Amino acid sequence: MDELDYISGGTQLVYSARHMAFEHCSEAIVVLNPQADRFEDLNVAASHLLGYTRLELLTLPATEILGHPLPDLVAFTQSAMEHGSAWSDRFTCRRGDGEYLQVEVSAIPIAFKGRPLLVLTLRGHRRERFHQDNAQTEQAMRGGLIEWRDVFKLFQENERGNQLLLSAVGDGIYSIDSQGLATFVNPAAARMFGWSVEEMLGKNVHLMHHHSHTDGRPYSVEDCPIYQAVRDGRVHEGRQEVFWRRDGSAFPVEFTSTPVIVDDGIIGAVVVFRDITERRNTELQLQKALAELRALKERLEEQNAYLQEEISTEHQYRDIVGRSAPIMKIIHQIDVVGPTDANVLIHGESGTGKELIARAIHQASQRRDHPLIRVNCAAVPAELFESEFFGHLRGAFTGAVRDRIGRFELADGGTLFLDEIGEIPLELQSKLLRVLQEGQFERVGEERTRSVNVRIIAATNRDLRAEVAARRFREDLFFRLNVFPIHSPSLRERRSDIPLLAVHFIEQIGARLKLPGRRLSKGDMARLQGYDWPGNIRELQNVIERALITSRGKELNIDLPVIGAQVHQEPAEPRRILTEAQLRELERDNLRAALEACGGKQFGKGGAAELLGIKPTTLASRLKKLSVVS
Ligand SMILES: Nc1ncnc2c1ncn2[C@@H]1O[C@H](COP(=O)(O)OP(=O)(O)OP(=O)(O)O)[C@@H](O)[C@H]1O
Repeated sequence: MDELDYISGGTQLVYSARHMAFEHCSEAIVVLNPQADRFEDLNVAASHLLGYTRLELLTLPATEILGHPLPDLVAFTQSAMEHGSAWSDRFTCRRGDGEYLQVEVSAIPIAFKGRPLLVLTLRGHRRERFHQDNAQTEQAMRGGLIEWRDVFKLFQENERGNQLLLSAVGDGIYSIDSQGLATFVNPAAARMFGWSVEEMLGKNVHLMHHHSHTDGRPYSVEDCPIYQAVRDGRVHEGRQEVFWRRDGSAFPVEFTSTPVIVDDGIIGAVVVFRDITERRNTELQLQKALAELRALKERLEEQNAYLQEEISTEHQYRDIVGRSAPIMKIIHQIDVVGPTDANVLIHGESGTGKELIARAIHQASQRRDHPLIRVNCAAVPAELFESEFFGHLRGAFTGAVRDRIGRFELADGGTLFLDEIGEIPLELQSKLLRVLQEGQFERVGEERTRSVNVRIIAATNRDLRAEVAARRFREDLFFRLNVFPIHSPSLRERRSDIPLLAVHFIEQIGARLKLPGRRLSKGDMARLQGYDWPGNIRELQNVIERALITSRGKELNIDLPVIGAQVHQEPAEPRRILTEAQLRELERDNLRAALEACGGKQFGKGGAAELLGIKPTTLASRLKKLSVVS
């Protein structure tokens, strides 16, 4: 590097004095050529401050010593050139011993031989102070930084949380500014509308999704409660409204529009809404289920009332008692037909147990958990038949004060027992036929056709074939009912069951009357067996009940006042006075009849002595006395 011209030459002294002043000035001064990035001169103080020899300082790049990147130095230099001076305390010099030194620099530009130079006055901070300052600054910075970082993190987390929350919730959420333009739309909202978030932002969303009422009438923004929140600053709700999708379809919603108020000013509103289609559907299903439940309840109440009526009238369920061939046949028939759904027609005299058979069939069927409903057709007035069978609507006829379920509906899923079917009027027979064929009917006074699934068991004591022949009973109906005929035998046809039945009723009725342990004499039992029983089993029940009530002691006193006449096969005339001869003849006849009834057997079980209620020896002596040939 060249020595400065002014160090040599004619004005040496002056320059020398100046030079000395420069050289030994307590301030550290360097002359910087910024373009060359070199110091052109420097004094002793500068050399001390920077910790380099003079030669080192004149050789090294200035930026390296001043510790500043070139652009910063250029900026500083330019500022000094432009403004005539510059000052900075941000220079950190790397001293020759490797230490760093913070330096305060003042710069004055000079032009020397056409070259722009800068005279820099350097003031170094004491090292300790520098370190101290540095440490303080760092501490402050670090503290601030940590605090700032915490706040930032918190903010970030919050924000992320909010974003996540708003994005993830199933509810639609959007916000509008005071102009009614969308400023935020969450993905759920956009998805529900069929628009993208970007398409909605900045738009008047009312026009996009709330433009029409449920019935299609236009919905003006002025009437919109969502936008109202922006105008009046109050929360608005919608419960019965629909939002429209991009594709023109609508869905029912519930929404809340909450104004956003900042510094007493309304800056917009946040809208939260929910698609309630599913809830509506559930509500509808619930309503339907409730209606069904109500109908079921109605039916159950009717059934219950019916069953209460049944219980109070007669029924306890009993097994069929008997071992006779006809009874064994019936039990077999029940086993066969019970599990099928076939209609059954039971024929037999009154009181022979037709209903008992019907109940046993129902019990043997798959329908046993559903009701068996009985209609005694003989007890229904002709004009009420249809209503009894099919039900009616309130006001369908005089006296129909409320809706009523018919017996067919009551028996749905179960069995309908039509007792005394021969009594059904002809007009109704065709309607009955239709239910049997199609399972369909209408309530009286109602258009609606109803369906049922009912099995029919009918019973009659009439000769239905004769009724068909006499055109009082429809033949097609007869065939429908007579799918599986069962004959219920009279008691006369199964006398051998009488002892079993008698014992059964003594126990059963005795238990009811609280008269346990009663029994029949062998003679009485034989007389019961010999009796003709026009009233069949029901009559036997009555006789036993009467005996239980009137008897004193354990032995029952059977009262069959007409029994003799029955056995004699001729009517007795109680008031008639008989001669001795007539009396003997009567006794003779009685003995003969008893012998006949017992097939000639005189003694032992089922013998005439037992039947007559006398000892075998008494019978033997009477036969002898009256010359009856056995
Ligand atoms: N085999 C039997 N075992 C036990 N009890 C019987 C038997 N048969 C009938 N009964 C009883 O006799 C009574 C009359 O029977 P049920 O009412 O079934 O006769 P029914 O033929 O239906 O009479 P109706 O034609 O008069 O209605 C009932 O109390 C019934 O329980």
